[in-house]
Amino acid sequence: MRSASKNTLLKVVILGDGGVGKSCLMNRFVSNQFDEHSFHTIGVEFLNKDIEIDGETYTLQIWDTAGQERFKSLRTPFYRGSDICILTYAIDDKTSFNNLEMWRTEFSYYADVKENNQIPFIVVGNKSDVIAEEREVSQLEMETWCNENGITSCIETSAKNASNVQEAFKMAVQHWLRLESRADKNETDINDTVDLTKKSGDNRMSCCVGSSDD
Ligand SMILES: Nc1nc2c(ncn2[C@@H]2O[C@H](COP(=O)(O)OP(=O)(O)OP(=O)(O)O)[C@@H](O)[C@H]2O)c(=O)[nH]1
Repeated sequence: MRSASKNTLLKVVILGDGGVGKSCLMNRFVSNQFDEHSFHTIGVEFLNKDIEIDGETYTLQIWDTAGQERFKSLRTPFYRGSDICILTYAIDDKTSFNNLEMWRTEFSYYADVKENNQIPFIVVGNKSDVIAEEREVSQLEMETWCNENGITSCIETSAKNASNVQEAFKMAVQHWLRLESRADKNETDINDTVDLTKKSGDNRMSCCVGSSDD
């Protein structure tokens, strides 16, 4: 277990179909810039950015991955050791939404995650600035998918107009903190469990097991 001390370094991976706006989200968050003509990412790129939550500073090491299928072998080696996975789609692209399951499966496999609830997944529906006629995924559909898939954090963002971008990364860290404190509690519970099968050599337990072996 890692304690959330000052300057905790968290590895954050952003996944999703090509063109949903992963690079733009990272650049909006890190540099507050937006590129209307952003190029496809080849492999992976990463940037660091500090974020402060409840008086603690967290350094996010954000890995922006290439969403195109042909770059799969270049991006998957970087999933291992991730603390947070951001599953991204574009609200004007239903296919990218339908592919969230594929992205989660790919991440879990290559990051070697045993159970999906071990790692904080958050879902981000980007391009919330598009006009209503272009929207292909409703907020309700996003929330329903998350409920059905045990994901408790989701948010719509716009890298273009900077809507909810800071909030999305903050939400991701808060989700990580919740899982960490749950892991912490489980660890304490395990350590507090009295092992009634223990016999000799453990003075504390001798009164409970009734007789000693000697
Ligand atoms: N309207 C709108 N366009 C966006 C937004 N975010 C990104 N875009 C545009 O979408 C296109 C793709 O953005 P990228 O950030 O390169 O997408 P990506 O997911 O990193 O793509 P890959 O690198 O191929 O995986 C670019 O033309 C961006 O300008 C947004 O919030 N709103």
